[in-house]
Amino acid sequence: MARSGLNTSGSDLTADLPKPKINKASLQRSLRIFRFVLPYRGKFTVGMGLLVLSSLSTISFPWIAGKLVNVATGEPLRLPGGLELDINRVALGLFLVTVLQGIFSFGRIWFFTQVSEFTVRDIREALYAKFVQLPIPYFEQNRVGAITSRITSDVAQIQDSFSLTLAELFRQVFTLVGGIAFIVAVSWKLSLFMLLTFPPIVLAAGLFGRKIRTLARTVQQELAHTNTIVEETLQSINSVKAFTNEQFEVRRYNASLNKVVRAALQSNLFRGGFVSFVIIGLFGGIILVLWRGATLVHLPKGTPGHLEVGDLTSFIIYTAFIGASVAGLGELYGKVQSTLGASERILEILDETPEPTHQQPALGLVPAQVLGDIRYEHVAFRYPTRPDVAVLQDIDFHIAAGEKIALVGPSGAGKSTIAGLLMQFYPLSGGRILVDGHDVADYDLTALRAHIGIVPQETLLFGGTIRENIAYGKPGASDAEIVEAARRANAWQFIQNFPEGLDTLVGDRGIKLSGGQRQRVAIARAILKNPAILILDEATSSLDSESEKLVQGALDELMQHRTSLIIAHRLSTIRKVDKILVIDGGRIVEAGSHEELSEREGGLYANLLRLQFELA
Ligand SMILES: Nc1ncnc2c1ncn2[C@@H]1O[C@H](COP(=O)(O)OP(=O)(O)OP(=O)(O)O)[C@@H](O)[C@H]1O
Repeated sequence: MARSGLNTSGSDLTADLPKPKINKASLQRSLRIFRFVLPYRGKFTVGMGLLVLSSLSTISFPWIAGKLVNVATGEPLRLPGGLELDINRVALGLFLVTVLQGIFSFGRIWFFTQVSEFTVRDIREALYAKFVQLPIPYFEQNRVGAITSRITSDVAQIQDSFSLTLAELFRQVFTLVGGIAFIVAVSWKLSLFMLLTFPPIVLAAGLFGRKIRTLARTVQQELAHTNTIVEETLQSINSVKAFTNEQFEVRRYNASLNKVVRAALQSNLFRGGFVSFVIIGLFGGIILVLWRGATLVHLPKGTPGHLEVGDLTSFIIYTAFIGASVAGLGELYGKVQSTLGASERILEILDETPEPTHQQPALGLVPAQVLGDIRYEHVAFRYPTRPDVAVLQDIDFHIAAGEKIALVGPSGAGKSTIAGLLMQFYPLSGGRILVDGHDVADYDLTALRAHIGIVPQETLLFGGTIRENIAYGKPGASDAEIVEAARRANAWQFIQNFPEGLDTLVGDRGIKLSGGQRQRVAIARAILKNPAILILDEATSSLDSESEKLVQGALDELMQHRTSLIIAHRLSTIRKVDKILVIDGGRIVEAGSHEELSEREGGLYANLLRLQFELA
């Protein structure tokens, strides 16, 4: 299912994806994502420094607050130099620390968000660059929704980590360790007592909370299931009625609703338990520590273990801090897990082998000029996603430069596949394809594809203007070139009639243009590209005769002086080609000119011709 790509908060977008266990191996794998932070290590270090400072000021707050209470209860505060501080000065100190903390936190957020924004931009850039370079079979094996969620939600998860989770993790650990150090310094006896009672209770509360979340998720899932039933049933209400299954559907819905109620009640049982646990357990823990602390305060001054009121105050605040960080760490564990999962998935894609496009000239043949001599030598092929089906077998033919050849045959015979292999969208299973005498595998893919133009069966345009769509054949083309291409593609007439001319928006995938207009834009695009080799996949959807004439005229213009491979569905359009290959079941079953083939008694071509004639 495609996820919403616009939400970049990343909070629960990846909640339903698998989370890896945190261990050495998963950490090692995932931490490679940090290579994207390296360019911004300066900013990262400053952010880290500010984080340390802000955590230090946080942790010193309870200590100074305790001192303030001590001074108020007659226990003077002397600095190492002998200077004695009064209430006002201590309060001012407390305020100063708070202001500093505010400044440090601001800086920390500013630097960390910069690092996270830049890093995330770089990761998205790298992912996108990788996506467009991955071979076609990758897209047949992975759903587009799943792929796009890598670049949206997984990256958002990482962004969250770099800007928040990482800092939060550090802060919590710092507070936990620092807090414990401080309370031990204040009173080790009370610390021991507190550590034995309070953190276990907080931890139990955390686990309780997690259980509740799991149960709540079950309720959501059950509810989603009931909604699916409603949707399914209403969408195919005709079938429900035709099969007289109304009562069956009602029973199915009821059963599902009852499951929701059962799950919800169980979840709420835990929720209720949680509330009373927090009241009794958590507050009970605090009371225990308070009680123990009060008895220590009550001890006469000078007796071992005696505690000042201010120190008890610091102690209690530290206890709250420690409790909060124990609870926070539990929460963070889940986030770290999600981040590890997200970065593993991202790295997996980055590690995929791309197509060998844009190679160094030394690696792939870069022809300055392609003449367009094509030779298929005993080509065999199976789609990587369906390796058990031999789609093509022993395809062997030659097209001299500038010749036109048509592939005809029944639907599913393998015509488009033969043409597609020239572009090297898939590796061959056997045989080889030569262009100008060189194996296509020896070419730099980009250099080779630059010389091949395709006019597909269904032209999908990009959502921009007509100008942008034509210029796609030659980025940076001048207006004069675009107009000339449009003219030669019989498209200029209709473009001119639009009030906005070339700037007319074509709508999503070109829906604002008619089928024939879309095709002529695609032809103009191919004319602008000016390739030596052309692959024309004839449109199956019928155009009206006027439109067809215009498209055919445009195609004739396009095919001039180019080697053309025409996948023909209507035999009437291919009489002029140099050779016709009849494909059936992945093999060439007949080859020859129109005249030769149409006179062959009992031949497939002659049969197809008769069929089309009868239909017409
Ligand atoms: N991407 C793919 N993955 C797996 N199998 C495929 C893929 N594309 C096509 N096929 C299969 O390969 C065979 C040949 O398909 P191809 O599209 O080449 O036929 P075609 O002759 O062009 O048909 P049509 O005239 O209907 O366009 C078919 O059986 C088809 O199911």
